[in-house]
Amino acid sequence: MSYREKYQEWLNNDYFDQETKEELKSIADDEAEIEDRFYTGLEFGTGGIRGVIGTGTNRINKYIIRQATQGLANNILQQSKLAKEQGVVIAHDSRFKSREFALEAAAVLNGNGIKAYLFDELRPTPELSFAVRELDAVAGIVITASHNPPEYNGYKVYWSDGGQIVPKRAEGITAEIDQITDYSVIEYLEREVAEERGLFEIIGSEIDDKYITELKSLISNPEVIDKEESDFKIIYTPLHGSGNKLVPRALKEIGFSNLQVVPQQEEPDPEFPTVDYPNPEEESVFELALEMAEEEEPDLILGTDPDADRLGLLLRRGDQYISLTGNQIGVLLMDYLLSQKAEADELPANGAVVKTIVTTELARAIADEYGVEVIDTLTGFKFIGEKIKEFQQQGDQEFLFGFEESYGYLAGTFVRDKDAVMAATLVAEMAAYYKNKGLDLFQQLENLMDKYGYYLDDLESILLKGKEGQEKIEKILDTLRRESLNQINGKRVTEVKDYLTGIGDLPEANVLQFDLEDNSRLTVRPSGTEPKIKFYFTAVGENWNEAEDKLEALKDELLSKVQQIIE
Ligand SMILES: O=P(O)(O)OC[C@H]1O[C@H](O)[C@H](O)[C@@H](O)[C@@H]1O
Repeated sequence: MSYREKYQEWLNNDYFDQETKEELKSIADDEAEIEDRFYTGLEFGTGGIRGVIGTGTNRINKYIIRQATQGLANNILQQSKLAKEQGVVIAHDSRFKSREFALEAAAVLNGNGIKAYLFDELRPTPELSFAVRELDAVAGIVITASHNPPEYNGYKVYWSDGGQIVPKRAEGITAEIDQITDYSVIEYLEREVAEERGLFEIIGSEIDDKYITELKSLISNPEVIDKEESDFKIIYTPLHGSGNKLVPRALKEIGFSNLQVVPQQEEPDPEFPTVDYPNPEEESVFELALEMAEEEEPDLILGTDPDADRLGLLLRRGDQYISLTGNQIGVLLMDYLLSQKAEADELPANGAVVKTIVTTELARAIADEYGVEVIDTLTGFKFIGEKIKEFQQQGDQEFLFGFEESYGYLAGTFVRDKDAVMAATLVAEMAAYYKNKGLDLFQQLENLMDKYGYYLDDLESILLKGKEGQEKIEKILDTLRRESLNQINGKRVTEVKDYLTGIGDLPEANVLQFDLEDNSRLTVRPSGTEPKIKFYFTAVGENWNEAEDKLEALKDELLSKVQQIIE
């Protein structure tokens, strides 16, 4: 069907409600808008399905949620006989229509005879991952668009192991979704009837309690927290999202009583009115926290994104607050956890850390020292979650820690996705531990770099929207593939990895990576969550300044080449 035909179908079919039709009529004279809304459908990307809320097949709305859930239900029912009783857990964040879409998903599952567990109100995404395993459910759904702007929403799917679905399963579900061209075949059961039949259950504090109990078991140094307790000050911002449900509670219960939440950002608000982008990767989201900090002088400022799977932070150095990158937070946490295990003589001989191919190699240098293997996956925390499952199935390795440069971290195995509630508590513990030794986190980072090398990493992205943007992204990658760089910044390229050819055990991916003779690295890939091409840089030097100079030179050389390609 052409986009025009689809538009007409939505206008004329009785299945679609009046509000939907009114919205469609209002764009009747805007051909480009009609095309954009109907020329394609939404697909599973790096982090599930994401789109702008609105009417159309290329938008997020209740019909697309129903269609996706019917596809998921079909797939689930083919996979397992027990699926109906096991059920599916549903969570959502603070976005526009999140609760409505969560209820729509439940109604479709119930219509298919599948039990739905729905959280009583918004919850962090990692708690959903935990709940799927805790309730022995067959799958999970989170209605969220993570850190995207307010006009977005989305649909993340989890499988029974608690991990986000990987491409192979996403393909199976997509095939089912694509077969639903007639929306009236979608099963649907009203909530009241579903409740009577025991198919719909609200869950909440009992899952929170169990999650918090597990979280506490990860704390290695409760006595240090007790000692630092009232001296160690934290300001936290949930950025109007779901983090506030668990982060303050978790921090308080492990002993950080001197905690304040930024009042203007404490309540859920789908507009995210105090920030441009609710993404803790952006230092600007901490402006209000910094205003509070002038008076309060906290040791740490912590921030989580709307679905509380990403954590960003600022730390106090004298009267300044500085940020750390996702890579830096990740290596600090990894080193802390490994060193504590080593000290307690609890480091397993088969321990493994899992990171992605665009995450800092400093992790490998450190983990080597502990005799811990570092395994690389493609970008996306779902691949890190998948490794945990593999380790357990094969019984050959023990998962110790996983992280990505994009501010995602995970310890333990009771959650199978990045967890900012967990990261907030572990970072606070780690910072209190080093404070007790007279160090701040930046000094500890320098200690690590002194020992293992000054690895500085950076990321640059170019926003290239729409079909034309997509073509430019392909052109950049094609040119870099064809011209195969031999030398960058005066250093010889020792290896070019084209992940399209399948590198090691990794599935094929549109990623190009150049390793240089001085251990510097460049990686280029299209984002799977935004219309962007991403360039990742690593420079390694004898000291900070040397590494920084190299990093700047690498960036200048590659980015000017890229500009030439797209001009
Ligand atoms: O680089 P992208 O494909 O846009 O992905 C960036 C990040 O997006 C989401 O947050 C995913 O959960 C992460 O696993 C991923 O690293």
